[in-house]
Amino acid sequence: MSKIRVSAVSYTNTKPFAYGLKHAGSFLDKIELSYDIPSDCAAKLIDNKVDIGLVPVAALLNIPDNHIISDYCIGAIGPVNSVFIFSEKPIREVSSVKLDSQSRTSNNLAKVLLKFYWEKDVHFVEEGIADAFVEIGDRTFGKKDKYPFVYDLAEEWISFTGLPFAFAVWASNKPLDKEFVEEFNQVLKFGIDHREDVVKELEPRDDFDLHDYLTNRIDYPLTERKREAITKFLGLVRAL
Ligand SMILES: C=C(O[C@@H]1C=C(C(=O)O)C=C[C@H]1O)C(=O)O
Repeated sequence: MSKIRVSAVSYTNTKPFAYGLKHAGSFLDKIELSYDIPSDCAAKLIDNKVDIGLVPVAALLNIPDNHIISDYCIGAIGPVNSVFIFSEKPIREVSSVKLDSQSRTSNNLAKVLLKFYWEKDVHFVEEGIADAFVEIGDRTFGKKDKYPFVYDLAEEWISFTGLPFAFAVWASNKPLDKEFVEEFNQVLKFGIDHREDVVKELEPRDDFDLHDYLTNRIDYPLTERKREAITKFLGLVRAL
């Protein structure tokens, strides 16, 4: 049987899943695993270079035969602490925003919030200077106090909609064997259940609380409310 190709995210938020995969024993013989930045994970799943990805939800719009295969995700039920707009000005005065080339979901989340929540028409740039910028993942750790205006995009989404949020979900681009999917979920669950051990393996930082991040800020269960949020979010992305 050929191996199932899996792309996971190379950020700290994925360490619990990586821990489960590291301890998965003979299940590892069934998969070929890579760790990628979210935009590459999306591209690989869209281009059928992998079969499963921890894929930014915004990329589901580009995967016609997508199947969410896990009850775990990269989500939030309050401030997530690693997805921000950092700004020199209050958001009401911002006229240009630089996007994060590693992101697919959060760039779209910034666009959705600016248009439908803050009701602002701004200019988005990929490169160069702007009044504010989107940044995600580990590169944001310790930066919260370094800018005059800081917007946590999970927190803003929750204020806007009253819903939690899911940034990335485990999805396949084709139907997969049911037994394999069940085993995969058990592996992910093992990692989520061992987050205390995961934190112990990480290099501590004095500018960022990794324990709080992996136990309180990133919220892993893909609940009904988060599924509702995905549907609402994708509808708003389509309406942009
Ligand atoms: C919470 C986060 O969620 C991430 C945000 C993503 C995106 O914006 O496309 C994709 C995957 C997740 O890792 C984060 O990276 O900080």
